[in-house]
Amino acid sequence: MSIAPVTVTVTGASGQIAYGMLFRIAAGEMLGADVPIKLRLLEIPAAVSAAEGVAMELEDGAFPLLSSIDITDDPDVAFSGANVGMLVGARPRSKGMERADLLSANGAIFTAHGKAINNNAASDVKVLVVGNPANTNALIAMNNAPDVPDTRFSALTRLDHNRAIAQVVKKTGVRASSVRKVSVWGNHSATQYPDLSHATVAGEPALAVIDDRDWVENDFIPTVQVRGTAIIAARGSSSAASAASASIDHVRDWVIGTAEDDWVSMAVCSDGSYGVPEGLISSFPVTCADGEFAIVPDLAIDDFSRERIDLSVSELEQERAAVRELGFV
Ligand SMILES: NC(=O)C1=CN([C@@H]2O[C@H](COP(=O)(O)OP(=O)(O)OC[C@H]3O[C@@H](n4cnc5c(N)ncnc54)[C@H](O)[C@@H]3O)[C@@H](O)[C@H]2O)C=CC1
Ligand SMILES: O=C([O-])CC(=O)C(=O)O
Repeated sequence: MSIAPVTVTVTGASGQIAYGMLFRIAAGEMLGADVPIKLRLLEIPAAVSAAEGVAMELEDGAFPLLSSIDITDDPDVAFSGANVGMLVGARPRSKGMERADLLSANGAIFTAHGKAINNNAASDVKVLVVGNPANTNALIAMNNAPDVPDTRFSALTRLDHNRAIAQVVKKTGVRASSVRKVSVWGNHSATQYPDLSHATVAGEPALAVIDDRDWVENDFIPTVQVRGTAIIAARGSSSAASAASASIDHVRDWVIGTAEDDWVSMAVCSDGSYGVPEGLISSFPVTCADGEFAIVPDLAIDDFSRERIDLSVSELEQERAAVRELGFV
């Protein structure tokens, strides 16, 4: 029996992250090696021509799973029938731009995209917001899509999760696959809390294996928190390939499921778990099965973790208050 194609909409399709993402999606690395893909590429009018160039390259990949590519500058067309929406396109902060201007520019984009998802996407749509400020942009899209369940919206903190695993790999010398149950809490920003309290290294408690509290508090946590800034400083532009790779990991695990005896980090709508106010898009450790995520329940949170989770969550509350003030949620 032939498998029905899945429609994947990618916004910001001419940008750096999309360039790292689209070829891997077309190759079947996100939804499976037997699932045909219909790609919908959304760009602003000035970048449609560049998206056409990306589409020419995708054609030249001769990917057996790639059944169609549509390019548009109209969100209603882009999200028509979308099963997966990867919202990468966003307005970057330009010189002299105040924080309120950034929230306002992105608020307008994610309001429009939320409405287009609400009115046009498939009934099973899953949305990943990558464009920054990712949590609050996801909050805006979710609030502008009242007919779509809140559980279908998420923001990317898998890059932070993968960065945390990478630091533990460097410290302990194990393979990445031996590091499990890392958690990232809160906002995709420098206040995020990468947490090793429940993590394991080769099946043993990570904190016992590492046995270096000073490293955890004064090296591991700040390194993960500011890794994006360090990459911008070194590369001259923001992480693109690693963000694309993490985005693919995020959607793959959401759709196909997380591994036994492991979890991943996703920023999702809080149900009040762990004292995070309901309705905020905040990062949690989650497991996924049958296309649904579940926040890992009943983890013990010590005072050190509590303080750091609360700090990042209070930043999310401030962002929510700011976009409320601007009328986006
Ligand atoms: N959550 C995360 O872990 C990470 C998020 N990011 C964020 O991802 C976003 C994209 O990054 P890059 O691809 O490197 O940027 P980029 O500037 O190379 O590409 C962004 C693209 O989005 C397009 N765009 C802008 N407004 C749009 C709209 N209304 N509709 C459709 N397309 C639109 C632009 O024309 C541009 O082609 C940025 O906001 C960046 O800060 C980057 C790294 C990690
Ligand atoms: O600020 C940016 O665009 C980069 C970013 O989010 C990251 O690398 O985590």
